[in-house]
Amino acid sequence: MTSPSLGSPARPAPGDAWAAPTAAGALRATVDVPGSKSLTNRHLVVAALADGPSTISGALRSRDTDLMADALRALGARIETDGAASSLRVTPGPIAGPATIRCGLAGTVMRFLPAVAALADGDVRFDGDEAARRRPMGPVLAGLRSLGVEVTDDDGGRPSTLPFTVAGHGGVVGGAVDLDASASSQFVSGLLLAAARFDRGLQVRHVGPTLPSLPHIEMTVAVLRAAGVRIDDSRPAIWIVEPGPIAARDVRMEPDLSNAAVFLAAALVAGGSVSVPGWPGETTQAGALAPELLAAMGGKVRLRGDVMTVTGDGTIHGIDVDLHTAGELTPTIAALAALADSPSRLRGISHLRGHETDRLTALTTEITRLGGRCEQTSDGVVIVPAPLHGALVETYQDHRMAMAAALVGLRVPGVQVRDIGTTAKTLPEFATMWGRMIGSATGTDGGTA
Ligand SMILES: O=C(O)C1=C[C@@H](OP(=O)(O)O)[C@@H](O)[C@H](O)C1
Ligand SMILES: C=C(OP(=O)(O)O)C(=O)O
Repeated sequence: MTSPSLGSPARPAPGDAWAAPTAAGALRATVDVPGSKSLTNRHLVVAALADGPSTISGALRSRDTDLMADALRALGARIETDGAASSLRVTPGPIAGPATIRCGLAGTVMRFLPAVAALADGDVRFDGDEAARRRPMGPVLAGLRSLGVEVTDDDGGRPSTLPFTVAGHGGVVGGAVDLDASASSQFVSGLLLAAARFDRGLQVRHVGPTLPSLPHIEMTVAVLRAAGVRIDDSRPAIWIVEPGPIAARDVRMEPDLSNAAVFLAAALVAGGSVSVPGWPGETTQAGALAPELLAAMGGKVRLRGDVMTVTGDGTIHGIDVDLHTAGELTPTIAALAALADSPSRLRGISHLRGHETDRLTALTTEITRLGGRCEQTSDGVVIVPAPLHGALVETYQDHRMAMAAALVGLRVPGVQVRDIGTTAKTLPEFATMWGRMIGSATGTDGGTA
């Protein structure tokens, strides 16, 4: 076992603009995609609350997961690499305060850890990037307050965004919480993940108008159940977690299917085929919807064994789709829509205004900058085909905006991407992997990114 060296979770310096490579021909690539951010960060939290040591294999190593590991260490867990960098050995300890949690721009860290911090025996202060202070937190903090947990801002007020301090008193009684999770499913997941450790468990009821990203809540429930936690989710929008131990287990992560989607989408833009091995037969990842979306936009999709392959001939059709279950896929689908032969309407995604950046505004601004036609609606965007040209695309510290710009650049010469390093949030190797995938274009060397 090696000493804990999880890299610096500090945000990489923006650096120069990155010239997005155009594809020289049809692709023929196999891309090994690292582990899922959402699974890795759930398993890290659950392992830190468990009744013994666990090993997480195939864990994603990225800014968001390193921030999560560092935060759990600050709260008392031991987390070490175990041989491979992607193998993490988690040894729980008593949840300890005082502590400081650096959230970066990670929704999973800022929403999943306040309930864990409430179990600590001291104050736990949370802060993050400037942009993180704009992300909604109110319902999860109000939910904790309704359970008797003290959460205050620097002036002793009631915060609804970062920064804030959770005053841990060594335990939480638990009970029932009503909250509006229409701005983020992570409010629900964040309360459920620690709830088995509350004295009386927890009932969470969503009372808002819409509930985005339900697969992510199902992922939370599945991860907890696999660790022996009893959860009743038989009624819509109500989750009841019984108090009890969380079992330590060794687990293997699936590849991140939302990150895989960008590579698979490249086959539609450049033509040719892109394959992703390790595709799970069953999964709660929202990114699993990507193949059917790519098929609807003109790709041919084949799952052989565990290898997902998407083949394109350069044709991209527009799409009219409600993406509220899989909002993470929006920048990828929007990039394809900007290159399509017919209009697209992406609906059900008003909550994307609270993601890494306001993604509806960011997509509209940047597609327009590239010569495209994109307008916001009340709950999404409409994109109409128009000839695109090169430009310096702003990415707003949003990994998925950077990846979407790279996708456009495959076909449109002269696309420059500001701060490609922002992809480190979930895929530090993105630019290298992308270059290798393109190196695989017919007639050139390469093939496995
Ligand atoms: O719980 C999770 O791991 C996530 C839930 C979703 O958040 P929202 O419900 O805020 O969209 C998703 O977009 C995010 O990337 C990851
Ligand atoms: C919304 C996202 O991230 P976060 O987990 O920070 O909410 C995302 O990765 O698309």
